[in-house]
Amino acid sequence: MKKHIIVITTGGTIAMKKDPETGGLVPAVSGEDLAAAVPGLSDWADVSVVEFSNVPSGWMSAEKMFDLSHLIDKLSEEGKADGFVVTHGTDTLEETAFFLDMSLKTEKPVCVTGAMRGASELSADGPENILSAVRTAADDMSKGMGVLVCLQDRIYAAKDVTKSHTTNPDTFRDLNYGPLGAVYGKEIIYGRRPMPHARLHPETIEPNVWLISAWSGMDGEIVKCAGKAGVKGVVIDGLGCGNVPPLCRKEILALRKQGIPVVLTTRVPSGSVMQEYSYEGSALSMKESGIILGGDLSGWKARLLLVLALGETNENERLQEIFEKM
Ligand SMILES: NC(=O)C[C@H](N)C(=O)O
Repeated sequence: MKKHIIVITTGGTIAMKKDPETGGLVPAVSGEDLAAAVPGLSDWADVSVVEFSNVPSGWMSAEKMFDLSHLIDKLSEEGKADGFVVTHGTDTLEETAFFLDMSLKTEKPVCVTGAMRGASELSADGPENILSAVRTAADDMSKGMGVLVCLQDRIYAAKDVTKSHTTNPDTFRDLNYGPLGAVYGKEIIYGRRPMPHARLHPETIEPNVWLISAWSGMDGEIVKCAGKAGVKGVVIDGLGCGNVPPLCRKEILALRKQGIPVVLTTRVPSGSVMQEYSYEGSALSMKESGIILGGDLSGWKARLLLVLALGETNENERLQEIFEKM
């Protein structure tokens, strides 16, 4: 029997067309029209569409992701679908996919997709990506795989996928572990399962979390600003395997002393924070002073995890445990 898949549209280039006046892409395609433009979609699944928003993905926020997560769980509980596809702008697609992966209760397949070319452009990649995402969400093998991301016929784990090129349609990559699987001819083929990780279902979230990238010779001014601005958490995107320069180290530790949770990630696009060194400002030395290590999460994903986790607790040891389960 054909599966029922709900396509939830949020916006992004996939739903954009060229504005004849400016020559630039702008939101222009409704959710219904997006699905209607995919040839043969109904051969694979019964599809219905829910338009959540129609915005560039930089206009998404943790609050909107929280709403989207609740919407998917509500539709799932009502038994309205066997699986879900979310269409999204690619700039922050991996953030929303990760947030959903962390927060959803449903075990039904959820597959996020987007496009790098607008709906009016030559070789628009949106229709093919929607078709592949619907096929992925409708496949029994996708159950229990967590939130998936499917573009260019490759299927990725939301936690690990990242955008790697500003304009090329073949932009999504898992730089650490490779794809989970592929849409291959008439089949959906998985080569491995995603690694299990913590899920969080807080009643509320704390979006007032900053992400600060480190640079060589960085001083502590911007970190001080975060403290003065009343942030509830900070992620420092450190150097190499999670090291920070000496002047900002002092201010990071001062933030921690004020009771503000600080997570240390790496600005390097692959690999993980590692306790390789013990000099001042190294990941090992920071951990000894109560700084939470972000593992293999990118800074922006670690930020979202902290946004969610702070909805549950701001107790440093509990936050540390949550990050260790990733
Ligand atoms: N390809 C895209 O969707 C990029 C667009 N700027 C967005 O993220 O909304």
